[in-house]
Amino acid sequence: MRVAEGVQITAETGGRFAEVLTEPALDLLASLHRAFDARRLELLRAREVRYDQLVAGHQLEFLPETKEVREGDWQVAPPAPGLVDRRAEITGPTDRKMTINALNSGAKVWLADFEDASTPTWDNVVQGQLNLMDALDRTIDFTSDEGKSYALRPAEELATIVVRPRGWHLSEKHVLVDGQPMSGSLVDFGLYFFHCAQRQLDAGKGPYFYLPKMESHLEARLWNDVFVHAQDHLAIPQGTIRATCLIETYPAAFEMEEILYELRDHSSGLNAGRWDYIFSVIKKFRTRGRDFLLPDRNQVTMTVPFMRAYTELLVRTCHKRGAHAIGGMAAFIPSRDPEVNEAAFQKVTDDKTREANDGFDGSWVAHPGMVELCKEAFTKVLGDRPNQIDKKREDVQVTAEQLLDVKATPGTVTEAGLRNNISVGIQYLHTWLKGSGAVGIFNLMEDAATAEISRSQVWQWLHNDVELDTGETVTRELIDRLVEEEVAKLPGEPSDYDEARATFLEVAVADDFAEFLTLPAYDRMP
Ligand SMILES: CC(=O)SCCNC(=O)CCNC(=O)[C@H](O)C(C)(C)COP(=O)(O)OP(=O)(O)OC[C@H]1O[C@@H](n2cnc3c(N)ncnc32)[C@H](O)[C@@H]1OP(=O)(O)O
Ligand SMILES: O=CC(=O)O
Ligand SMILES: [Mg+2]
Repeated sequence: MRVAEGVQITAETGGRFAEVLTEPALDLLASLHRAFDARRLELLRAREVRYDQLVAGHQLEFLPETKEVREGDWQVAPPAPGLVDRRAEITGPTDRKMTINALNSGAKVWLADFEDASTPTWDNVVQGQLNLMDALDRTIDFTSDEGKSYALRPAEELATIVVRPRGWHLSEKHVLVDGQPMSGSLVDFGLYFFHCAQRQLDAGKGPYFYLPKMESHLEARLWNDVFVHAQDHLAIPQGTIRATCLIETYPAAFEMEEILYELRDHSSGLNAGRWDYIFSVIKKFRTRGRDFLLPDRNQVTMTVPFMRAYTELLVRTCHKRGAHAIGGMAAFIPSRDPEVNEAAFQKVTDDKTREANDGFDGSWVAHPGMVELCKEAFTKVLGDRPNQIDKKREDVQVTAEQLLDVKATPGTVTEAGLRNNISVGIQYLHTWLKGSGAVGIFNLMEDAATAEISRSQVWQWLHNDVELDTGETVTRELIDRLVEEEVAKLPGEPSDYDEARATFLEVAVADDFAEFLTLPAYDRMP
């Protein structure tokens, strides 16, 4: 294989991987890296500066310096082909079987995930791109070990593909440009854009993206500049790319309008990424003591005041600017136990019904078994209309104080909650380290975002000497004992979990709080 100048690949490049890692594709990656990586690193440093200010007592606020943007009269680009009606979106990893299942699921959109639902092994990163190329060429097929074969339905029945690259914080250690590791975001974006932008245009759609984990409108500006550069590079008309931004960090909730504004020519709306949002709330105010202390994970529902304020503001902001507002993930997945199954379906129905009534234009599900239910809940409100962007929600007035009102969250911290966080955290990391970024645990979908909540709650409760419902205080000794007991309940030998357990303790109890659990976990991977 010929490698573009200055680019070094330190992992497998043979076989079909060579179809992805072509010289012109790597040329685009190198040019993205050279144009934008210094800015990415600067913005990551800006996150640290802002965090230090929060520790020093500053508060998150709507930015005075961008008041004109919030008060200005502007709209985002009109919805692009394949993204007009988004009433049900399925998310999931890009392995071969799930690619076919997601595209066939009946959902309007498939979020093809290189982020929360994916372990960025080299194989997942490159094979995922191949699967997307094969899906667009309709050459994708799969036969399971049991002999079940999979094929795509007719093109008009398939979901629109929207790719979610990794967040700005992750690097891709197997791609070096001028000796430096590339940004995982730019690798995932660049490879998909290079290989699939034209394929998508030929199919009457376009290169569409979900952008994760941004913390400021300046990070959105960086993405916009990346899009302009990439479109120029391939001579694809400006404005062809569309991006839906996840509002899933606490600081970003204060910059929703600015994020839409920065990406206005490429925007396809905002999504309420509830799980990372809860994680970010804990992370950003973890040193603020009890004012930002949350109860057990299962008690932090979408109807508690600070979550309600965030979703209401998101719908209002999007519709004011002509953009789609997309709801979040209900983590319940079908179960073989009929009673658990019935409860899961009811919970997802309630969640999607509330979102539809609030004005969202569509929402996410984690499993093909939940697609119809999501569609039905939205169709009850939308009828034949493709979306409800005309529902302006001018009745909504959300203040900074309401977004910050974590203290009003009712609930308790229980030993069962602590055990659950420990067990889920270790089981999830065990699966992640083996190469799967999403897994069903205790009848719930778990991915990087939900696992972040589990480990950061343990950290927060430990570092705030929280008292459990049993009267016992959360201490390191207690956590060690519960880790022992919870690991003993898992299938296989306790030693099978040694690496996951060590990683969990690193991110859940060490004084030095890891920014993302995927960072030390990625360091453990070849
Ligand atoms: C916080 C966030 O960011 S949410 C978004 C990121 N997270 C995700 O995308 C997670 C998406 N969901 C999943 O990955 C999966 O549903 C899991 C891992 C939780 C459970 O998957 P499984 O254990 O395979 O569930 P189950 O056995 O019930 O699956 C039944 C079938 O549905 C398929 N399936 C399940 N979920 C999905 C999905 N999201 N996409 C495509 N196919 C799926 C399975 O492949 C399986 O197919 P088969 O019958 O042909 O073998
Ligand atoms: O990405 C979505 C989330 O909830 O996190
Ligand atoms: Mg997320």
